[in-house]
Amino acid sequence: MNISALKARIRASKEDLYPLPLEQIVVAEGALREAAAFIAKQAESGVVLVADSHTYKAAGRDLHDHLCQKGVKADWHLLEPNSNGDIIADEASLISVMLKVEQSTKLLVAVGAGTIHDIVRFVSGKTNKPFVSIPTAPSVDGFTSLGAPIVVQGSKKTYQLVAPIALFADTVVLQHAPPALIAAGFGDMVGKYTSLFDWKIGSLLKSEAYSELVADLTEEALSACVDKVADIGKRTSAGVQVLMESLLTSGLAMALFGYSHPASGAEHHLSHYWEMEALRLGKKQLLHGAKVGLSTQIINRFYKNTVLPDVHRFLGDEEAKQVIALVEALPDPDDVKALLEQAGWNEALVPIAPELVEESLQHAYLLRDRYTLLRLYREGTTMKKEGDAHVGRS
Ligand SMILES: NC(=O)C1=CN([C@@H]2O[C@H](COP(=O)(O)OP(=O)(O)OC[C@H]3O[C@@H](n4cnc5c(N)ncnc54)[C@H](OP(=O)(O)O)[C@@H]3O)[C@@H](O)[C@H]2O)C=CC1
Ligand SMILES: O=C(CO)COP(=O)(O)O
Repeated sequence: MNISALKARIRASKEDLYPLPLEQIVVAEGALREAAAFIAKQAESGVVLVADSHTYKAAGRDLHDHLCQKGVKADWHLLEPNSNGDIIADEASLISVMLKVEQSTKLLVAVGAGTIHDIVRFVSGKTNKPFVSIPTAPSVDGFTSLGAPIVVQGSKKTYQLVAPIALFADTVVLQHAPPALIAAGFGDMVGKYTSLFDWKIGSLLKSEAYSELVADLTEEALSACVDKVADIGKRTSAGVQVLMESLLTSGLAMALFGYSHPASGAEHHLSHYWEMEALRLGKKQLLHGAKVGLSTQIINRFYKNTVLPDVHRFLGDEEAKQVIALVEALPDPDDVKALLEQAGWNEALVPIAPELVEESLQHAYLLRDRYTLLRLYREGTTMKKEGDAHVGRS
């Protein structure tokens, strides 16, 4: 990825954004070798590699060999799954990594997908030890972001911490990731249709902070991977490259803005709600991006079919006009589904009960302190109902 070009674009925009956090981003065949060279320059010892049994096999072992060839002394920490076979970014995983970090530790290395990165990001931020990212699947846009969604006492909250200092994604490793993870990455990107929409609504109607450049970067990343959906579905080298770069751009956009508004709207809040319900019931986790693929269709359909006909109940004429134009510009939910299916997604990846969908449409907007059309609709129509009831009583 061309970081200098991005830096030039940020400077030209004259927007007041957070600094670009990464020194180097490499998405290419052979990137693990480049990772070893970068790590060797940072530290000859005191390197802790964090992975699990799958991601160790996918990339960790090769990275370790390259590091040994460079004379770097690296220690492993292999995360243990819970009884459902899931690695969760919760208290137990965080403590297990914390225990591995010594005063002499100079660098952490996250070798894995989204969850391992969030665990390492949290520990890195809290211990002030930098980390390097080695993604093993193009499954989420969180690799380059500052936010670590962490499960604390069963509730998932995002802490703004640190981004990696550099990222090395080997396209051969990415191509061999399980197809469901690649489809999930596409699902996380497709979610940007509605996250960008909700962010715009929040900024227009509730003066939420907004950045044209960050929105443009996210939108361009979405378009790039929609254009390459056929390649992504076939898991060609070019396909995984575009998908990974789109996910990284979306993560960088979040980091530049300082919060996840560009990448996480009502579709993410539904997905977080479903995830917390699975944690509460002790069920196996579904892939984040696979859930976002489904929730994007659901929220888009909800906005078009339920909110739009009701928009004058909770908005004035001028605001309603703006919302109608933006909702009408959202893609057809059936077209979104067709795109997802081309990328390898299918509904069987996300068995969410209709009752849970309904419950999340009622309550998920409460999960983040941020305006979305779902929140405006719920607050506006609830207050109206209470107001009507009050008038009726008096
Ligand atoms: N920070 C941020 O801004 C963001 C964070 N996220 C977070 O990311 C998390 C989800 O991450 P996601 O990537 O979907 O899933 P996970 O990181 O949970 O990984 C899912 C599965 O993929 C396996 N895996 C990963 N790479 C390979 C590979 N190359 N070969 C074989 N198996 C592999 C993992 O193995 P194993 O089980 O052994 O680990 C795991 O079973 C969520 O918690 C979500 O909240 C999402 C978006 C943004
Ligand atoms: O998942 C994310 C972006 O894809 C981040 O979402 P949150 O900030 O809502 O946790």
